[in-house]
Amino acid sequence: MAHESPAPETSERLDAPDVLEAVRAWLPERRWFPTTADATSVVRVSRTDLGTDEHGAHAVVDLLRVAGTSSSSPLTLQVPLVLEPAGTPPAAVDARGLVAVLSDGSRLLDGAYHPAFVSAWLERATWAEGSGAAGGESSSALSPARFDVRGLHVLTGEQSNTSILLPSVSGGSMLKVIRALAPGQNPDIVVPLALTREGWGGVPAPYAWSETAVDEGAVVGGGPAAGENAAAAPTALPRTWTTHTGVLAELVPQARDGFELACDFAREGQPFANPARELGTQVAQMHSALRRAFASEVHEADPEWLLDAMHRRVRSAAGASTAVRSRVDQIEAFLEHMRGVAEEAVRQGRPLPPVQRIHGDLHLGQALYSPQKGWRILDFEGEPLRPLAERTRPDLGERDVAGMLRSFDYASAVGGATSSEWARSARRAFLEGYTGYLSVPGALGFGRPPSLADRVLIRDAFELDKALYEVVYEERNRPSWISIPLDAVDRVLSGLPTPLTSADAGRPGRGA
Ligand SMILES: Nc1ncnc2c1ncn2[C@@H]1O[C@H](COP(=O)(O)OP(=O)(O)O)[C@@H](O)[C@H]1O
Ligand SMILES: O=P(O)(O)O[C@H]1O[C@H](CO)[C@@H](O[C@H]2O[C@H](CO)[C@@H](O)[C@H](O)[C@H]2O)[C@H](O)[C@H]1O
Repeated sequence: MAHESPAPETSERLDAPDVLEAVRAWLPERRWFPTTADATSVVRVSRTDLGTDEHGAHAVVDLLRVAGTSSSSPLTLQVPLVLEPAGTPPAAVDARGLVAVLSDGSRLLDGAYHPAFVSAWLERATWAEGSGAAGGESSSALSPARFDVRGLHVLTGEQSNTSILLPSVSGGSMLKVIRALAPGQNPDIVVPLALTREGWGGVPAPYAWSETAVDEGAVVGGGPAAGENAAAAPTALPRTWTTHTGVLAELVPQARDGFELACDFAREGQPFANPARELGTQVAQMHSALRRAFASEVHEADPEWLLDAMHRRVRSAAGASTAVRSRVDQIEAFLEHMRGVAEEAVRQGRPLPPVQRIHGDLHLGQALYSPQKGWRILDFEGEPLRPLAERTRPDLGERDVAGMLRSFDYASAVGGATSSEWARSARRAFLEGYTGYLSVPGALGFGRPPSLADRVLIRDAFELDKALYEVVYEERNRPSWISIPLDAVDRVLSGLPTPLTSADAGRPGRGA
């Protein structure tokens, strides 16, 4: 699709105040619109003009500054838009992509649904070098000359960004339009790229990506309905900053979301042990590849640092949730017990495993299962409720392991498993797959491994940490699910076992 220089009439039309008004009215219903944002205060920070296509559809990318509610600072959202002027042939765009029909009959569309935006994005993107990353495709398959955006389809579901399926681009690919932008490199692009370059095929290979520079000094203006201070840059932002705005990655064929798959198994009373074991191996390989790809981040774990960070997270969860607040003394006591055990283990020459780059928000919904390719891991952006700086900090791989274990619990509850054995066998198999791979000589090079009892305690602590995060997440997003993580918090606090292997059942001081 050829892109021509911007047409003055449509540029002017896109500048009219009713366009921003229409976007303001449409935004709050988007799944990706942050719950912490205030939709009444939206202004435009910048606009990139992508030109018109051969049908006269004019694509732009707006960055909008949305004020946060009292506690959060303003956010920057990426909103690609396409204007189809009245009288031009409308593209065959999914009805979900319509923002508004404007007073003069022109149609304003979400660019993610429109070939004019998607083609322009593909033409302007930075493409990965070579073709090895593309799972054996020839380099010509990656060539921008081969774009064919027919069949583009925006995925539905619980997403913080917008994912667009492009069945005919590069042999099948997925374009992710990042919605909430933050300064710096996006780990969801940088990490899969590094892993792919490292030769690990467990992530969809990134084919291309886009970046933008934001000049806070050149805010275009907010229009009459904008809040007074909405355009002001959050104090934490530099005057100019760059960030990733999108990524095109290999399509995982016939992918099934891991959480939906596990829920189906639970619903049908089918054991999930085999897929869980394969997933455990995949996660262990991911940790091993992350270590190699981010070798400079590997260093000895400091139990003090770990425990202090956990205490901080407990305080923050208690501040946000009354359910956590009412349990805070027990939680602190549990962590203090763990501090004693960790210090003793270090004294006896059994250090914690080193910290390294990890996934950071691993759960079944971040894993895709393909009958042809097995498990693929997605979404390296870390936990969305955490401050950015915390999300990519080196950490123990156990955080990811605990995240996945928590997910089996969720799948059991949501899928309606009739016996607790369903989750137990999935957990056991996952851990067998994980530790089985790590016992391969040189797989992770942990040095002297922590004892089984230490490992179980570390795991319980990370499960508790994740479950507390989940309590806050569910309170904010799905209050009717809150009992799922809350039961796990109480289980860990009561010292009830979550047996992992038969050997674990006899671990000291934590019941049989
Ligand atoms: N490469 C891919 N191949 C197939 N499906 C994918 C691919 N990447 C993402 N998806 C689908 O898109 C969904 C959202 O992707 P994700 O990266 O988790 O987005 P978000 O950041 O919006 O949460 C996934 O659950 C999966 O169903
Ligand atoms: O996928 P995101 O990065 O947006 O992660 C957030 O949302 C997840 C839910 O969509 C949430 O995951 C929790 O619910 C899952 C089931 O929907 C379950 O499998 C996970 O174990 C559980 O943590 C995740 O915590 C949150 O960060």
